Amino acid sequence: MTAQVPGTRMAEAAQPLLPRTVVLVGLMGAGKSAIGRRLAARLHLPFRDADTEIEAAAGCTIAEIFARDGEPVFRSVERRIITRLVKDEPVHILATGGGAFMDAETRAAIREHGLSVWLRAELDVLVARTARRTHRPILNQGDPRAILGRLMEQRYPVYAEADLEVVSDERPPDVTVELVIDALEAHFGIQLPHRGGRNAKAETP
Ligand SMILES: Nc1ncnc2c1ncn2[C@@H]1O[C@H](COP(=O)(O)OP(=O)(O)OP(=O)(O)O)[C@@H](O)[C@H]1O
Ligand SMILES: O=C(O)C1=C[C@@H](O)[C@@H](O)[C@H](O)C1
Ligand SMILES: [Mg+2]
Repeated sequence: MTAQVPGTRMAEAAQPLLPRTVVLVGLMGAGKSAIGRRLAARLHLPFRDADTEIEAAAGCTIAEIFARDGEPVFRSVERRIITRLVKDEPVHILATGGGAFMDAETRAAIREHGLSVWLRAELDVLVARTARRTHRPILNQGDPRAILGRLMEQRYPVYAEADLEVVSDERPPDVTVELVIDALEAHFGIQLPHRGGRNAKAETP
């Protein structure tokens, strides 16, 4: 076992940068993965993506799980994995899949152990962002705009239960990251040291 120098690593471990894991929720294309990855880098925190973890655990893609086992099996794997991830140490940034927060049990686990942030985007933004790739099985079942519009109606009232809400619009990803950091600082009443942002100067010795 490595010896601990008193007052250094132990003290850091006792005081995480954020009190809780930040869990990004929202529709496909909202930017949970893209913004989550950047946010984690800015805050020097680990980044986890539930969709990626599900694929690693299953040894195949989400599209393959949908095609082979069906959506209910996917949802139960998703529930198990997110319930575990949100409790994982250290505190981290966790991007969920678009449907995850719709599951009552998953939502309860996120509420108990994490801090949820809804990335809210308008239909045009979601359509434009999801059009670039075809790996989302739900959007391959028909007209993506009509599907996303229907999902907005079903899901937005539930996403609205998230602890925080941040708009994700046409502005560059770094702007959205900055908005999330603002929302976290206001919520926790803390100032976060982050590279490239307003507090960057405070980080330089
Ligand atoms: N301002 C922006 N904010 C977020 N993403 C942006 C922005 N501009 C362009 N993009 C692109 O839009 C896409 C957003 O998709 P992303 O995979 O992050 O969404 P998601 O919410 O994780 O969706 P899913 O639920 O399918 O996992 C990415 O390809 C990202 O690079
Ligand atoms: O919104 C959804 O239901 C989904 C979103 C993706 O992140 C994946 O989790 C999957 O394609 C289902
Ligand atoms: Mg994603």
